[in-house]
Amino acid sequence: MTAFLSRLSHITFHVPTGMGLVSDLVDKFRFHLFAERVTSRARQLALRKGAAVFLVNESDGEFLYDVSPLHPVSTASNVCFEVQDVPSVSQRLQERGCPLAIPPTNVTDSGGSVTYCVVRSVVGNISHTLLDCSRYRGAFLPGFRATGDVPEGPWDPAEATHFDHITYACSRGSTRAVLDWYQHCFGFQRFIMNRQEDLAEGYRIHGHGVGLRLTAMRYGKGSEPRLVDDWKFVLAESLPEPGKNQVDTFLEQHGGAGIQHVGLYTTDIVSTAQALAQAGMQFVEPPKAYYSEPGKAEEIRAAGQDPCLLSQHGILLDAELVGDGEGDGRGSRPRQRRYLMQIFTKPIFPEETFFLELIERRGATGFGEGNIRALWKSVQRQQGQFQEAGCKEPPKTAQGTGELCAAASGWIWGARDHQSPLPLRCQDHY
Ligand SMILES: O=C(O)C(=O)Cc1ccc(O)cc1
Repeated sequence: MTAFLSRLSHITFHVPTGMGLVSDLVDKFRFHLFAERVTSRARQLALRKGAAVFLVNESDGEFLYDVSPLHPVSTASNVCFEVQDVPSVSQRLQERGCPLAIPPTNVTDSGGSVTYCVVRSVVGNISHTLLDCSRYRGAFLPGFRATGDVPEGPWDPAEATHFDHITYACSRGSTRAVLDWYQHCFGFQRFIMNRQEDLAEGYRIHGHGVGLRLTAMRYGKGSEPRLVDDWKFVLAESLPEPGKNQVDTFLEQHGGAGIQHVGLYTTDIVSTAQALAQAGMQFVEPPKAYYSEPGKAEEIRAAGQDPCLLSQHGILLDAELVGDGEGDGRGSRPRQRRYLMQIFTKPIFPEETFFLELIERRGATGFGEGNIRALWKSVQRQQGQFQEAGCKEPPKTAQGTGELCAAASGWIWGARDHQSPLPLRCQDHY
């Protein structure tokens, strides 16, 4: 199949006016507001950080380049791609049974013209806008006016550079149909995230209260052209297990499937997390027990990182061992450690739905699957220690939500501003 998506253009949010999302993205996540379209019926604001662009649509007005999802809560609901030829792409999509919400449409201003169409996906409220911008030279899209200059590179190492992945919270049993749709309509291919993953079943984390199936897709197969930055879609589906996990919580509070989080790539997660925390971004804090799980500190040190530093910032590390250390006739294949580090923000809306992630990759291509298991184990261990200490209930924060309460309510990780029930100093641990 010929590749026809050229690149990921942007991700669109729909929020009520006065939600504060734009000021949070600017003040706390250091995005730059670079273009806006303001009419009596709509406010659309475009923000950029490196190659990552968010479009924030406020109120349920008349938007350009998207359908209004009329969603009851704030939501990220459109992943917008650049394509080369909108009429032929939209015809091909229709032939494949994909419903068009907006047929090919031209918009023009003094900077040139853009053709776009919008297709509804099979996942919850998610749509895809397909844009041909080859005849446009303005700041963003026709109808928008530039609001300021965005600093050009070289990038500050404390800045995220681009989208790494987009994770969907999918309803139970829907993964296969979602994969098939994206393959059939757009040519996405399954991306195997690690060696333990089953081709048919995806990567399953199952048992002891965690039930999650993770499956990933990337654009184009084998040697076919990739999208710029080679970002991936991750499908997260909850599996039947007692208790709720983040995906169940998302589906319940969002009112159905949708974009659960977006991973932003950084080359220096410690500096980025520190800069954003200073700017007021709130990150979730892993239970302290995560860093003292048997083998975790060693895993972190073997990767050349400092467990104490990662713990101070709430950064998680997930390592993969590659190679078997055996000779293969042509020389030995040393065991290598590829790893990634990640940190999650608290949900950015009043509901426990959408959040952002920072991710730094050192050779690892997965999505921190090992961390989900490790976090759950550490929550359980900490809960056990807490009960052994003779306490009936986990302590509450000022907001009334304790770390373990948060875990029990389906939000796996505790809040960063929460006092650990087992305060431990770094030197006690490592
Ligand atoms: O770690 C990631 O970035 C993932 O995408 C995996 C994932 C999926 C769902 C969750 O609720 C938490 C983590």
